[in-house]
Order: sequence, then structure tokens, then C-alpha cells
Amino acid sequence: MLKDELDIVIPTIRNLDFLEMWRPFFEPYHLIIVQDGDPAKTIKVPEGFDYELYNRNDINEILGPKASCISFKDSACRCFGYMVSKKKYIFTIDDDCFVSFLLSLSIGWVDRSVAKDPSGKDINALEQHIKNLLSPSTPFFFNTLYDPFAEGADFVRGYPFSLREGVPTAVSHGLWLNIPDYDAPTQLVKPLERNTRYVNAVFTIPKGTLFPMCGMNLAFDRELVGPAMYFGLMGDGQPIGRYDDMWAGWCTKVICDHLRLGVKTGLPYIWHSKASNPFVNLKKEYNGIFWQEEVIPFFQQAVLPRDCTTVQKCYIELSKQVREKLGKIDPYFNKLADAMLTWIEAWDELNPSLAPTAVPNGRQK
Ligand SMILES: O=c1ccn([C@@H]2O[C@H](COP(=O)(O)OP(=O)(O)O[C@H]3O[C@@H](CO)[C@H](O)[C@H]3O)[C@@H](O)[C@H]2O)c(=O)[nH]1
Ligand SMILES: [Mn+2]
Repeated sequence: MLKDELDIVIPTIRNLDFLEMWRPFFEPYHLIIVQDGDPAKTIKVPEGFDYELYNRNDINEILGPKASCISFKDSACRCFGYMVSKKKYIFTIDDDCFVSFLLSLSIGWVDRSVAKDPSGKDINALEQHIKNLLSPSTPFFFNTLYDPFAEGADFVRGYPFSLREGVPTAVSHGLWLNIPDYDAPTQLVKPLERNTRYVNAVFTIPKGTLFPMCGMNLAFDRELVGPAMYFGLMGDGQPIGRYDDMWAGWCTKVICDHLRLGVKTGLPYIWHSKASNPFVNLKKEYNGIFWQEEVIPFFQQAVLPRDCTTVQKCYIELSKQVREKLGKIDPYFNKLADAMLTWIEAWDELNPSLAPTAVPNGRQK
């Protein structure tokens, strides 16, 4: 599905042997590999994959001074891949994520064949993301039987027919078995906790509700919301890390709500194999854990003017509000507001064909 309309973006600091397990699912697709860290290091990619690889030297050469908005030594660098892609859809995955296994607790063994869902069918994470993106979202009224467009489900009694068309889906947020995406304090308190719960559901996140977007197993419609998927200034030289995907998720959700676009979370699962070091993570996260108590209310209260009819206009407006309302928390947010503008400038420079054309109801064509 969407073989010529979807790119797979992988941020990495290591050889990509993990692709061997994904070969049946990923080989037909074009990969965009964003190599972080030392550009002199050679990243080995298994034979047979069609890919382009960008290291820091490439990013600096392509973006020039605007490269300052792309993080270094943080998985946030992946958003460069979104910018250089020419496809309508993006799927991004970490290199320690594998085809999900299902712990069959009833008989106490792990099904180590290609992942099986409860019906015993193999799981193709990419296929599920595509299904999520190609079917509408229902942010204005909650369907208690979850995704009404899923096989064997529908709108329940009392669901207004006027709302059953739904809205276009911009984001599909997948989950993880085994190592859960916990913050450092939680990981320190519960070092052995593993996620073994396979919840067979896809939800639309209701309008007006934010969520903590994880970049590990994420797909989105690049033409609908690509410019909002900036993963911020993280890592080297920055006072914060591991809030890259969170920042992008908060900006994207506010903009999706405003432009009547949908965000889904749930299936597919991937198997997250490696827990990163909680002490290193705590150092990266501590400002974020503190600042987010003010940042979240900022996004909850953010209002975008009616004349913000394209993602770019929304994003530029958000950048203005970040400077006005968050700049007083820490000078970092002024830097971030600037970087948000640089990102949009770079995006539009590399994607002239996606120049925003607004339509009456505020949705881009
Ligand atoms: O400096 C770096 C470190 C790592 N990468 C690549 O990014 C991903 C994620 O790395 P890793 O699996 O080691 O870290 P996690 O803590 O599990 O990452 C998750 O937490 C969030 C961090 O922001 C994010 O949602 C997830 O990525 C791997 O592909 C590494 O190779 C990097 O590019 N630069
Ligand atoms: Mn990981």
C-alpha cells in the first residue's frame, strides 16, 4: 500500500541491522536515514533497501545557516527527513523497534514468529498506520466502540449522523510492547516494568485534548501537517532533550484541532527492545518535566485566529505566542520560537510545490 507515496524516516547513530526483521514490510519503500552524531562514522544498511542517507555535513550543506534549527545528538534530527521527503506520507521508526511480539501469557510463551494479533494474523505495523491515515477521524464526538471505520465496528446508536463523515486523518500514533515510553523518573521507579498489554483498538483523540506524542512508531500525512512536525531544538547545546516529539505533538494537535484534522492513537504496536539510560534521560528531561507544567496550559489555551488557514500560518502564529507567553519562563523559548520560524522558511524553500493553498473551511488542499 502507498508504496510510491510513503517514505520511512529513521534517525540513527548505529548500523541498521534491525531492518532485516522489517524487510518483508519495508523493502518496497524508500527509506530516508538521518545519521546523527559523527558524520565520519559509516552507517551500514543491509543490502536490498532503497534509501538516501543524510549526515550532519549534508544537513549543513543543504540548509546552510538554516541548519541551526535541526537538532544535533538527539533523535529530534529526524524531522530533517520529513523536510527533504517528496512523498505524501511519512512513517518514522526508531532503530531499536522491531516487529511486535505478542506475549501469550496464558501458556507462558512468547510467540517468536512474526508478530501475531489476537486473531492470529501477522501484524504489519506499516499497513495499520496506512489504514489509520486513509480512514477518517472522529474528533468531535466520541465513538464508544472506538474506531468506527475498523473492520467489524461502526458508529454506535446515538452517534449523530451529521458527524459520521468524520475529518481527514493527519496523524497515526502507534504504541509499543516491551519497553514502554516512560519518562526517566517513572523508569527509575519501575525499571523492570514491561508493557505486555496488547489493546486491540484505535482511538481518535478528541478535539481540545492534547496527548504525549512519541516519535518511535509514528506516521503522518506530510501534505496535511508536515510543517507542524518540527521536533524542536534538543540535544547538543540545548537545556532539554527527549521533548522533541512531545513539542511536535502539542503544536500539531492544536493545529489539527484548528484546521479540523484528526489524530489517532493505538494500533499498531511495535516491539521496543532497548531501554535508554534513565540517568542520562533524567539529565535531558529535567527542565522539560518542570517547564511542561506551564507549557501544557499554554497549548491548552492557545487560540489560532480564523485567518490562520494553512499549517504554515498556524505555525508562525504559534511561534509568536511561544515568544510572548513562554519566553518569560526561560530564554530557551525565544530561541525555540526563532527556530520554529527558521524551520518554516526552510520547509517552504525545500517544498515550493507544497506552498499553502487555503480552502474556505481552513483545510489545505
Ligand atoms: O543522539 C541520538 C540518540 C539516538 N538517536 C536515534 O534515535 C532513536 C531513539 O534512540 P533510543 O532508542 O536510544 O532512545 P529512546 O529513549 O528509546 O528514544 C525515544 O524517546 C524519545 C527521545 O526523544 C523518542 O520519542 C524516542 O526516540 C534511535 O533510532 C537512535 O538511533 C539519534 O538519532 N541521536
Ligand atoms: Mn528506544
